[in-house]
Amino acid sequence: MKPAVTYELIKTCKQSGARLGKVHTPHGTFETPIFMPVGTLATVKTMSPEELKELGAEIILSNTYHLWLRPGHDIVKEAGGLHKFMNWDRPILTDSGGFQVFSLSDLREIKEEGVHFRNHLSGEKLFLSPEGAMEIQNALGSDIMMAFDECPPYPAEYDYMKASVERTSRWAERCLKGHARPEDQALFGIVQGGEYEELRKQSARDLVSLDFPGYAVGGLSVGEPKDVMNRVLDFTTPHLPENKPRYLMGVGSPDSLIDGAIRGIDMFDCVLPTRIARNGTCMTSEGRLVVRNAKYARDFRPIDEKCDCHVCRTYSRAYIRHLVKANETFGFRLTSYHNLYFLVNLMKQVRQAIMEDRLLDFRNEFFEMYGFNKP
Ligand SMILES: Nc1cc(CSc2ncc[nH]2)c2nc(N)[nH]c(=O)c2c1
Ligand SMILES: [Zn+2]
Repeated sequence: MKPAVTYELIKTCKQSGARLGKVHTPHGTFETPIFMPVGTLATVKTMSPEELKELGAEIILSNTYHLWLRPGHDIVKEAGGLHKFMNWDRPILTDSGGFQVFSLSDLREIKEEGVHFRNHLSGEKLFLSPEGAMEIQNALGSDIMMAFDECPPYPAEYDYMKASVERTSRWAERCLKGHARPEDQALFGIVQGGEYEELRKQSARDLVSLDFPGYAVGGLSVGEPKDVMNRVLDFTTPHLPENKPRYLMGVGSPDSLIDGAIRGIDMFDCVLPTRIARNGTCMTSEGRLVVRNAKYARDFRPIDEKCDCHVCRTYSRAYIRHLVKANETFGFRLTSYHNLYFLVNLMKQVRQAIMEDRLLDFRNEFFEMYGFNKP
């Protein structure tokens, strides 16, 4: 049977370990490396699907945990699935809920059968298992499902991490068994193991032996320093198959996207662009710009003079500052649109640099402009 999602390796950058690829899914094909906007509650906050397409979004993320609690995966299923429910006809990836349980809920108890926790909205006691996570993602109808994993806190003791990796591998096997429609949906395994090279290799070996159509590197962007993340990627990605997509979960800032691509990562997601937009912070080619700052009151230039997005071609810093200060929703729509475009466009430049075998040069130019090299 033809897998629902396949990866086409176009070329590898001669200057770095970066790859140019294409991921073919039932809802369309996207080029990699790619940034995926996050739409946790079946919306990329403040953006319409038409605007997402206009700014260049190809694939978006949503969340098993959140949609299970609200509105309920049964309602989404009745609507004909998440694509129909939210009017998004391009690829959708859903996270499995494990991470959200650990990050949102207190009173959680991890057992072999699954995780017991409290609903972070109502306080009621709930239970989520690998089988449950698969049932929910099956109902949502996402093109890419994530295995139910444990993302341990950073840092974590070696013994705890080893036991957790082994349980996550057993859970991954249970997810595969509970995979109802592999011809329509792809299930990606999630490599864990913290900062321990032996455990990362063990986790990768366990999951590669189960032959998933794609692999995520989990357990990062959980508070570790960036050099730790880069070191973990250096000794993890080589153990993942070259002919499958690699997804670094929860990442991230512009520098992390570039450094991840250099280390062979193909897919990224992060709530950062829309989250900082909602407090009036914008990503620009010369670093972050906090538009509510008084110095922009009479600044009639665009957010980013090097950006060609609709917002930067149409509105001024003064106008957006005014809206943000007045807490006008339109102001946050403008900052969100620009920030999403910034990251989607950054990955377009990364793909171009890989095509021209000059991604390390691009990294140095971008870091200099953005101010990442400043001590
Ligand atoms: N940093 C980080 C972020 C996420 C959420 S990714 C996401 N879900 C929805 C939006 N974005 C993770 N998810 C899982 N399942 N496992 C992880 O280890 C992990 C690590
Ligand atoms: Zn812009």
